Amino acid sequence: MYRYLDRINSPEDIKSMKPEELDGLAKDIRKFLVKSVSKTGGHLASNLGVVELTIALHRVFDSPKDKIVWDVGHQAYVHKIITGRKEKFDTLRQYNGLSGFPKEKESVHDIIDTGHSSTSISTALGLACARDIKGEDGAVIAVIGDGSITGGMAMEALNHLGYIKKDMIVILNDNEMSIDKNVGGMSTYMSGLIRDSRVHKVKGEVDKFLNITNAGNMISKTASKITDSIMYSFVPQECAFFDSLGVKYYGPIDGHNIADLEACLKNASKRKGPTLLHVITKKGKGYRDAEAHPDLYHGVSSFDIRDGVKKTSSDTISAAVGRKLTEMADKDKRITAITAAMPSGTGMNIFGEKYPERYFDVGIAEQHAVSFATGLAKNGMKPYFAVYSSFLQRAYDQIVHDVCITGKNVTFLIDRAGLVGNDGETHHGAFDLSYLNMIPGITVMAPKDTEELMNMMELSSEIDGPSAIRYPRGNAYYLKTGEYGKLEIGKSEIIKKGKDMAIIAIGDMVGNSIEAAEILSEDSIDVEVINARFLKPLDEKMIDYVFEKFDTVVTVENNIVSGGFGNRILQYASEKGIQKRIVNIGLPEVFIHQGSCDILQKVAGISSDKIAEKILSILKKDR
Ligand SMILES: Cc1ncc(C[n+]2csc(CCOP(=O)(O)OP(=O)(O)O)c2C)c(N)n1
Ligand SMILES: CC(=O)[C@@H](O)[C@H](O)COP(=O)(O)O
Ligand SMILES: [Mg+2]
Repeated sequence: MYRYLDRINSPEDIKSMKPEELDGLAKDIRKFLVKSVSKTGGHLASNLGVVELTIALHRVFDSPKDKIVWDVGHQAYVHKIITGRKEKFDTLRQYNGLSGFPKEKESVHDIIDTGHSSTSISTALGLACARDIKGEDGAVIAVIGDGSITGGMAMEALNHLGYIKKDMIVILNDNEMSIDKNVGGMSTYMSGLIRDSRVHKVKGEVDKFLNITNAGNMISKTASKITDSIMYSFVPQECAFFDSLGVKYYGPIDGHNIADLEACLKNASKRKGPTLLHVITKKGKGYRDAEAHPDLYHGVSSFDIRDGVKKTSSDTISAAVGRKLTEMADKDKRITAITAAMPSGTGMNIFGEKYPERYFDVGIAEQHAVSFATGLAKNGMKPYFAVYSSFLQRAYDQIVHDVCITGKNVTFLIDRAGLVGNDGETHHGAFDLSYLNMIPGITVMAPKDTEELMNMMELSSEIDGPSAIRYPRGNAYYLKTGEYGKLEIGKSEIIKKGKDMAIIAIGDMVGNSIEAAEILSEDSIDVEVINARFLKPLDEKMIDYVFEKFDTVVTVENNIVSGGFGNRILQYASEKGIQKRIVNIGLPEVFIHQGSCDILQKVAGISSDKIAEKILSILKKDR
């Protein structure tokens, strides 16, 4: 079906292809990617952009002896295709299927598991140092995007790399896009490099360089110096940044010209010391609609190839949060919104459109975002940092050290809390209830539905001190049960009275618990369901009431059980000497894989039927 791609089952196959066949292969791979990802969903645009780069990497280097480390890893699909996994693409990101990110367990060619940004240079440098200590051979290559290189960790790693001067290649894959528009001084600087040194201007120089390598000369020290100087002549004056750090810059290079890429990679592999190749690619390359709207095609659900991806994000919980914060900002001039490179993902783009002067996209810089919020708060603002739960993990010390110890008026809007689905273990928001639980002085809330989320946002504007609201990924949902309207700090609600036992649930698990109670009623078990609303402060009055009334109390949360909401209730009971049966239901202490949320909730035991099953099994033992 694919003239060239059908011949590829391993990196060796790609090495044996004739140079004139490679453009055909690139076309085949793009066709395959669009067809396949349009069915499964996945990160399309970034992968379309790195087809030639990945082909060139696997032709020049010998994976896995030469180690290719993909930053974030969302652009590693072509690498997966070339390293023998194309037959599995119909299972991409599905339960038990091929991961959308590099996974060591999946292939020896996947050097390290990733999913979060800006780690590749650090990991690659560790690999290079270990290689040298052990006296081994092999190149180490970090491939990092223009968005990810703005992350603090990447800067820390470059700083170390330039100092320690290991033989290592950093490929800066610059498509002038993060998920949305890339932001920041670094991005402006790199764009300047591209503008000032158009790729076609250096074509002649690359050809000269090719002549040297094609002649089959052993590149002696002198020849290497000559090629260095040829490549260095590509470098615009302004590119002192990497060079002054001690990392030699080459570029910009056309990232869609395989011959040029191969020549430059070969040369880079012969250089001593750290080398950075600035490769220019187009996000979405080869699929017209994706080239025109790379943001829409960054991460896609299944779509019809002829119609393309349609913009349909207005009914998400995140969009509701963005609209609500904007509305709150109409009345409160102190309100400011922060995102770390996720403006549309978190709904903060909505705020930014209306209040650009009070809106900050700080780039992929979660740690900076938190300390920055501290400064805003210190100077009288009321900052809201909207951030995915798993990405906030990176800023834990800033939450403790900057915001909470000083009691600053910062609110964390923690999106993608709980299981997120197909991105898998790196992206599940499995830990935030636990990691916030132990920090003194922070108010932590989780709404039962989107309307209550809006009420919690209103409440947060009145809190003077750190607060957090966590809510799941997905479309807005409304349970229409219990009370809505103005909330009181630390006050829970009874959703349904019962006689036999109680479930105290938090966040989106209130809905599942109501359903579980319905299932249990078929077995004549009458369950009282309580919506906790707050992890901190706990509604102690309600908990005292529950323990007085019931012998069995079950807690339910979409968070790891260890250290989470249920554990807090256990701790409370233990401190008070309450001797009742307390069962904590939540995510088990394992890294949960990818798949639809429906499947994963069942696997983790937090779907309504699994909650009911567990309760039934406990109560049956009593009968
Ligand atoms: C710590 C962290 N923050 C945010 C993200 C979300 N994220 C994934 S890819 C991406 C954009 C990366 O841009 P770039 O490195 O230029 O790669 P491109 O998508 O353009 O290929 C972002 C913000 C993440 N994975 N990790
Ligand atoms: C690779 C990455 O980190 C993001 O692209 C992430 O997959 C986005 O997740 P959402 O689809 O939940 O916005
Ligand atoms: Mg980019």
